[in-house]
Amino acid sequence: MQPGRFNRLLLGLVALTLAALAWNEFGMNSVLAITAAQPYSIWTDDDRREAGGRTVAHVDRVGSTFVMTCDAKPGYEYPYCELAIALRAMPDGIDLTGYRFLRVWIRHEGPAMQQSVRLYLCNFTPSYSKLGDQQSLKVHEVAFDPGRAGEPVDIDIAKFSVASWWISEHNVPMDHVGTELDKVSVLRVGTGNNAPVGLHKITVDRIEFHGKLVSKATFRLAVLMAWMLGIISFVTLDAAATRRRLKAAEQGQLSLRRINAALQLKTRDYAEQAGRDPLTSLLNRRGLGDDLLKRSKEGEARLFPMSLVFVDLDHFKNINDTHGHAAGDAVLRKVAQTVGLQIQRSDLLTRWGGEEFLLLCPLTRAHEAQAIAERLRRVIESIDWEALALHVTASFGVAEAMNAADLSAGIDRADAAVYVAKRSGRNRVEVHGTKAADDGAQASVE
Ligand SMILES: Nc1nc2c(ncn2[C@@H]2O[C@H](COP(=O)(O)OP(=O)(O)OP(=O)(O)O)[C@@H](O)[C@H]2O)c(=O)[nH]1
Repeated sequence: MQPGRFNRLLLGLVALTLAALAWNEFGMNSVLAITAAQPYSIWTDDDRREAGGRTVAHVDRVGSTFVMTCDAKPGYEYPYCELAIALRAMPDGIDLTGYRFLRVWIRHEGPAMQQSVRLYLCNFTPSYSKLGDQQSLKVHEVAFDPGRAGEPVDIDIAKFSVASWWISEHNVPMDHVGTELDKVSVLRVGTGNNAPVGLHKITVDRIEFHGKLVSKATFRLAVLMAWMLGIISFVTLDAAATRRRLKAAEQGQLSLRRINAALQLKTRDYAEQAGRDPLTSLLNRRGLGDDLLKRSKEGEARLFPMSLVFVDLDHFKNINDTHGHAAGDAVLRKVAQTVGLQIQRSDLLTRWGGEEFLLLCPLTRAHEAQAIAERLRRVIESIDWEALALHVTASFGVAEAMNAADLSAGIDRADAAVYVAKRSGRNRVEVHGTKAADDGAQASVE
């Protein structure tokens, strides 16, 4: 990824993260409100049944308010009244662990100046609780002063602790005395113990549990996980993209190398083609020049003295005229192939032009070349032309060049010798420097 785009993406993600954290801090609130307008089932408890006292509690729904009257009477040592609200049936209850505090609108009017209120959260705890038995629920309590004006009071949920009387009644071991608020079935509002004798009235307008839809810790963990996941995905995707780019580059280089190789091959082909005769595949004059140049780099001593042998087919025009141009071509190919098979690897056979071939024999003296030419003459003469029913012969002119500077003149001398051979009746070998050849050459000049 380009650095500019990466930076913009990173900045965007940081901004998004900050916005999400702020939303979690200041918003994302979850509120559970409890009022008498809701169809919770309710009842009251007082000291008559459990403690044999004479206190009488009674509750009414007045609009969205619970109104509990409590006639606290002497009898039981600690007279009390309680309003019980069934939040959800046992054993599920309501999970209150995500809530941080309660906001309550409760008033307590009674015989004393300051009337405290107790709140109880009763949790279904499988080790102690039995289905249907209210008394077996684990009781968490908090006491607070609601004030007189009926303003809301906030109570931190951490202030709730397991009631000491519940711990002693159930003989609870130390590791079970901690709060458990994951299955709260019943919420109670009471006078607390030791309510002064007289008429009490507890009005519950509203109770709210406040928390976060997602707790801060969970949310931060989720943000952290999202970042880690993002980083891992980014690194993985980036590595894959880099691998893809590398592969593409490698493939590009490979095809470039292939194209280059093919082009070089072609260049070589063209160069070779330019130096070869397409009909016989022998070197042409240009090819001969290149080849000699290459060989001369190893030193003239590896080439000279060199014999030059002209091979000129006899009456070739007649073959063309009688049998057609294609037959003429076939004859040229066959002669080239036959002579090619007869000579040494170090010899150079070229198509000089038309029906004329020039054979160069390095490190060969004229008398040796004469013998070679004679052999070639006989071979050509005895080629079996099968269906063509031809009798093809060639005339040979041999000359010797002593060094590179003499090469061109040597070729001329061989040419002159072949001319002599033609004049002397064809199908024969003439060597420049012999009397016949020299006389013939003289005559051709005249
Ligand atoms: N089929 C064919 N004919 C060619 C080719 N190159 C040259 N020729 C023919 O070769 C013939 C050469 O004729 P001439 O120069 O009169 O020589 P010749 O008929 O062999 O007579 P001598 O050399 O005097 O024996 C010409 O008719 C050319 O057209 C070729 O590549 N293919």
